[in-house]
Amino acid sequence: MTRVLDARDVSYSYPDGTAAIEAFDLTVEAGERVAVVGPNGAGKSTLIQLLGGLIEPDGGTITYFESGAPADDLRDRIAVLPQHPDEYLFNSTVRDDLEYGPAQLSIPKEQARERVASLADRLELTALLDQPPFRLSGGEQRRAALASAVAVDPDLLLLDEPVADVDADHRERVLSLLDRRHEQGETQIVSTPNVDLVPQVADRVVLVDSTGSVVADGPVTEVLADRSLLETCGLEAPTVARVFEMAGVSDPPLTVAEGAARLSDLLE
Ligand SMILES: Nc1ncnc2c1ncn2[C@@H]1O[C@H](COP(=O)(O)OP(=O)(O)OP(=O)(O)O)[C@@H](O)[C@H]1O
Repeated sequence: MTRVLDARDVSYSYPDGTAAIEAFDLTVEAGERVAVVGPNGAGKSTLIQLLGGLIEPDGGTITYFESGAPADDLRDRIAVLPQHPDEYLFNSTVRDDLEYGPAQLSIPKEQARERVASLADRLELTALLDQPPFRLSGGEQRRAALASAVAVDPDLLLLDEPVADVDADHRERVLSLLDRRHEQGETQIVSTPNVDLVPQVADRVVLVDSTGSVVADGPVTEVLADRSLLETCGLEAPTVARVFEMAGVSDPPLTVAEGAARLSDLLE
């Protein structure tokens, strides 16, 4: 199996001296879906930018695809949805932004157009393609930035809070796109403070505390079931788990779908 990402002893401080990431290690194999979960200010966004090669670490190494190539030489294989997507939508129309990545990689225009049309359809952006990106709402910008990131058809996709400010209908569209891409072999790393989202986007969780230290790294079902560990990081168990716990269930479900299945068993 290919090791898609190997980050060793990575550190990063902002120019004002804030030490955002210290001695961070993470290894991700091909096809994994990893959620980096932790409270506000833990360093998740900084980490996504570092792992996606948008900023350079002060110390440590990040190796992609077991090669010595830096992220900037792998823009056909690595894509990032950053926390503030508006900073990365800079063309005069949404269509130009979505076609920008494929054009940089010399993907034939016709192929790029088809890809963009299909993504726009899946994320319900078609009616917005001729708009300037700055006119889009926050949720629309996030969907446009996601479409722009995946338009290059990367092998490794890093996503910073992919459904923040996205409404319920469009959240389903985003999650279904991510599921499909994962089924096709894409490796995904998602950062979020939202524990409820984790089972929907990941199989493995890296839990970080407020200082950015990794306090757990394991299967979603194990890490999210450890309530005291979550509390150490200022996080609660998933909402559905708390509801079942309040009702006296000792091994509560972690997702709404599991909760619904348990309830229908109970009601039979
Ligand atoms: N441009 C910056 N200059 C200085 N410090 C910064 C800058 N951006 C972030 N920080 C600091 O770095 C630390 C990590 O911030 P980061 O945004 O990575 O956290 P986060 O886990 O993504 O938080 P959130 O869940 O609120 O998005 C915080 O202490 C933050 O205040």
